[in-house]
Amino acid sequence: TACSSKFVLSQVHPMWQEPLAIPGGDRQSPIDIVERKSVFDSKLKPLVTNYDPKTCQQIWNNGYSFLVEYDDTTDKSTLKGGPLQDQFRLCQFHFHWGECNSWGSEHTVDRRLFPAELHLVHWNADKYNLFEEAVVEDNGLAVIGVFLKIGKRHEGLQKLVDALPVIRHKDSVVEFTKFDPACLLPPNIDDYWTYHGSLTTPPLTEAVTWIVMKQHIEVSHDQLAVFRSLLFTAAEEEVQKSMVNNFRGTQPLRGRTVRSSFT
Ligand SMILES: NS(=O)(=O)c1nnc(N(Cc2cn(-c3ccccc3)nn2)Cc2cn([C@@H]3O[C@H](CO)[C@@H](O)[C@H](O)[C@H]3O)nn2)s1
Ligand SMILES: [Zn+2]
Repeated sequence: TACSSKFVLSQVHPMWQEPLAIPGGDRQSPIDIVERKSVFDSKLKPLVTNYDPKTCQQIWNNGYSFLVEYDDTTDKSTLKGGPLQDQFRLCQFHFHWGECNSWGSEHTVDRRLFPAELHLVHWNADKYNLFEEAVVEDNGLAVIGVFLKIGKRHEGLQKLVDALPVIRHKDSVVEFTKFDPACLLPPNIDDYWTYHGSLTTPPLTEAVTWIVMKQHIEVSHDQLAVFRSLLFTAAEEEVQKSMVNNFRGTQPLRGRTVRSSFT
């Protein structure tokens, strides 16, 4: 299978067939994080997350990934500190994964690939009133990236895994409440890399302060296998396509510096 041989990029979902011409795109994401080239910045503060599980609303299959969406109309689930000057609101989290455990993450660390990557998406509510406004501004978005590794079962993730069969097809949605996204963060969120980049799916806008956790979380092989049971395609399409390899390849650094909060 493709898992054993070198992955042929042509199998990548049309969505990610590069090159997507981004005019003057010199801060695209994801990137390869070269540990020894990252620069320790002692001015980086600890990250402060304050998530209210009651703001969790629904989980849906948008045809690229599955999104768990939060009510971002008030300052109930917020992120501040770290490299951020302002307070950001959580709007959704989602994942990227491979067709097997050999690849699937978007960011890489010294070219190392992980089987999957979690993204918690926030927008700058101190400066803007809506996600749509923030998504086109330099300091509009902040995304926390967490690598997943195969290991012991993640108890907190299981509630989410159990909801996936209900949203197998593109555009399916189901109510999903009282989920605390903090349970998906690693124990130590003080150690991270940060750099200025972009969304990794269209519109690929260069509005993101990326905060990539050094520590990964563990999920079981079976839990990740359920992610792969999702479909890119809607129910009525005759050819069903498994939702796998929904990650973008790493992009040129273009002279950017990756800072680290740890030595
Ligand atoms: N791989 S990653 O880098 O992290 C991400 N890649 N894409 C992401 N999102 C999708 C998206 C939508 N838009 C957009 C831009 C202009 C106008 C309208 C939408 N940009 N990126 C993030 C995302 C946002 N949303 C929802 O967008 C709605 C507006 O369409 C908003 O009302 C909801 O509050 C919010 O939850 N969903 N996903 S993140
Ligand atoms: Zn993402």
